[in-house]
Amino acid sequence: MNTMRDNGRLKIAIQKSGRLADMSLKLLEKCGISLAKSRDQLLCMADNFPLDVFLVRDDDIPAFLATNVCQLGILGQNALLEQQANENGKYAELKEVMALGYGKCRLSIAVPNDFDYKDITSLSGKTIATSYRGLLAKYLAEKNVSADIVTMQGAVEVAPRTHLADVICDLVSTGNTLKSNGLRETDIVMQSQAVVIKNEIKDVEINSICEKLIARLRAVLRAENSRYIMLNSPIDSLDAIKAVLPGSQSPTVMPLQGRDDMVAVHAVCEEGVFWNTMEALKAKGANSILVVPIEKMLD
Ligand SMILES: Nc1ncnc2c1ncn2[C@@H]1O[C@H](COP(=O)(O)OP(=O)(O)OP(=O)(O)O)[C@@H](O)[C@H]1O
Ligand SMILES: O=P(O)(O)OC[C@H]1O[C@H](OP(=O)(O)OP(=O)(O)O)[C@H](O)[C@@H]1O
Ligand SMILES: [Mg+2]
Repeated sequence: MNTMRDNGRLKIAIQKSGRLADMSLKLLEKCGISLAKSRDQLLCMADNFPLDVFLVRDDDIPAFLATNVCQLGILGQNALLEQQANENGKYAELKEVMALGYGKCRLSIAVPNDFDYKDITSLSGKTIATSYRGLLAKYLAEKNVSADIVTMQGAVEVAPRTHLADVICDLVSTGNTLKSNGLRETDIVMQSQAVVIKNEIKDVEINSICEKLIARLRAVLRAENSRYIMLNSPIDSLDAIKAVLPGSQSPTVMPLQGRDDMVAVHAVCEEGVFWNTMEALKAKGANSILVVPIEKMLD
């Protein structure tokens, strides 16, 4: 019987709604995958690539992979490591394939502004509220600090005000949530961002679809981080100008019609091209500097 499970298509689990949902869907779209989707559904099927997309709660993604319902997933490193810390080896075979550069945040300990904090030992004997019991317990054990952990599903930042806990351990990005709740960050337990995770794929065909998708994901990220730069350079300053081009391997150098003192230089720069880079190029004699985004890139 050709069930959903073995229909010869790769399956990926991504967050249905929340911080990572839109970016994860957009990323698949940038890989050229067109989804006949309805946001209310659990499942979207790509109509131009052998991929099915499961839209689920982020906490459920490791289980979808561990049971081989899906072979790939996108979630925060924090969520993966928390479940790996708690589930006693159950998710050990799930591997991080690549970091995606969005959903950047950190898991931090924060104390009320009037808390007398000197160092981590100030937390001995205190109560800490968190949704990340596994990661926090590991961190405290490494630091030899013994504290009580209260697990909360959300709204962790209100715990000190309601006297449920003395301090908290929660995700921080801008720091606004901490600030508006009278808390200050004292220790970073881990830095996190969205990652692609993969289980051990035994089916050769599914594995080759998976590799194709991963290659597209890498190409999209590479193109996003790269810029195409075009400029005119005095022939005499060519070496100095090449040295300033950020992360470019071998620029193309072309003659400029009617000029024997200047050439056109085109290069793919795999690092940020900032105003100060452009100013440095100009200072070396470059002019007509153009920096353009790259849509797709494949070696
Ligand atoms: N403030 C933030 N800035 C950037 N990334 C964040 C922030 N907060 C959380 N994240 C990242 O986004 C992930 C998902 O966060 P979100 O708040 O949507 O989770 P959730 O409420 O558990 O969602 P779900 O309903 O799927 O269970 C987190 O695990 C973390 O990796
Ligand atoms: O440092 P900040 O930029 O303020 O971000 C931190 C907040 O973001 C996350 O919650 P989110 O807003 O995703 O809502 P949730 O608590 O419902 O998950 C996290 O749990 C913090 O509360
Ligand atoms: Mg969740």
